[in-house]
Amino acid sequence: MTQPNDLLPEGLEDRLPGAARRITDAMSNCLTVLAGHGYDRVLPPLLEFESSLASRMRGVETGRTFRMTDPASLRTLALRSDITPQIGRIASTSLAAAPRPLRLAYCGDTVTIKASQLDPARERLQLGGELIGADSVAAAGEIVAVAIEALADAGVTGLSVDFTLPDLVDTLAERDTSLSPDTIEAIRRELDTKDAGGLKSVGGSAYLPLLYATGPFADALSKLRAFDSDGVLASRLDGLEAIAARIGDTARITLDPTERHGFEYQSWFGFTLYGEGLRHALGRGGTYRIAGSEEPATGFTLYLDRVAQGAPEPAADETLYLPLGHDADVAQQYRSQGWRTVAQLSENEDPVALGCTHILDAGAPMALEQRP
Ligand SMILES: N[C@@H](Cc1c[nH]c[nH+]1)C(=O)O
Repeated sequence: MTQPNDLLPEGLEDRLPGAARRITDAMSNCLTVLAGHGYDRVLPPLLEFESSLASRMRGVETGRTFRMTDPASLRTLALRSDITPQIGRIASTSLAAAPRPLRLAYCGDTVTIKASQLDPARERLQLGGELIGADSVAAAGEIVAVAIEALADAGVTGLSVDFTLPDLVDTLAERDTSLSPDTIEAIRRELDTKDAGGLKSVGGSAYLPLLYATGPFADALSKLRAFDSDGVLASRLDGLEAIAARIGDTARITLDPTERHGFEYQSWFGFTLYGEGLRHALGRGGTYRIAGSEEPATGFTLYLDRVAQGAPEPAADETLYLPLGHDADVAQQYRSQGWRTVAQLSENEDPVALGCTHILDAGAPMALEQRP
């Protein structure tokens, strides 16, 4: 019976066998793709000094991380809410001397204090790859392509990728010396909420076309090129076009140049991944600089629980029931051929209820429903 103490806090849940299986299958498919592209797995710890997690990425909100005092060092520790800053720390410390570009893969749990209104989950199983030493178009093209391949190999269909330019307003504001920092901040806020009326009233009418340069990639890009009459964005837009060409028809591409939500530390390029019929984003990525070392990098992170929801139902396993007194060597032979086995522990078990499809009978599997 469920006792009050057995309840889990809001936003945290057990993943039971069916869900856990889908998640681990998706995990192993995605990790195989990353390894195949030369990304070496690292395993950073679940918690570390808060100051180190916060200082490697500008814009990381420590207000959303679980913190506690370490009884041993009396310093503040934080539970990671994102693994990318940890990879940044590793790249600038233990692997500072490793040859560049450095390709690292990771997979592990992250937690946040506050869930978003749209998705109450506070624990996220992140899996990703970071390409350290480059934030070029070539690096971004590789990262988006590997992310799409990983999702496709996990079985997600109808993939789409939404491009954004996280530092767009900063870039445009640099040339617009007439605007005060307060006005620029107000413009950024109104663009975030995509409020055309608000944008006009804070003096940002010139930025209105940005709100309409969204949607299917080719169309949105040409609107953005028309807006960029003085060519401040030209190299970025050429970059987006080259990345889109690399993706080809492996995913549908859209552009939402003012989208900054979820891109706290990304620089010129950001992207969000979606799968058909799945409400939430499956992952995000982009270019950034590791604070401290100022090294450029590009990476992506997939949120595996969501990815697993888009993966096909795993085929039901053929499971062989091993009656009491069975020959262990024979059972081992069947396992090595790929059978899953369930060994009888006591009399009066019901093999079908235990998920078995076959029983070991005279040294060979016999379908349970065919049994007299
Ligand atoms: N870790 C980021 C995505 C990212 C990885 N690398 C660069 N950006 C996130 O989960 O939102």
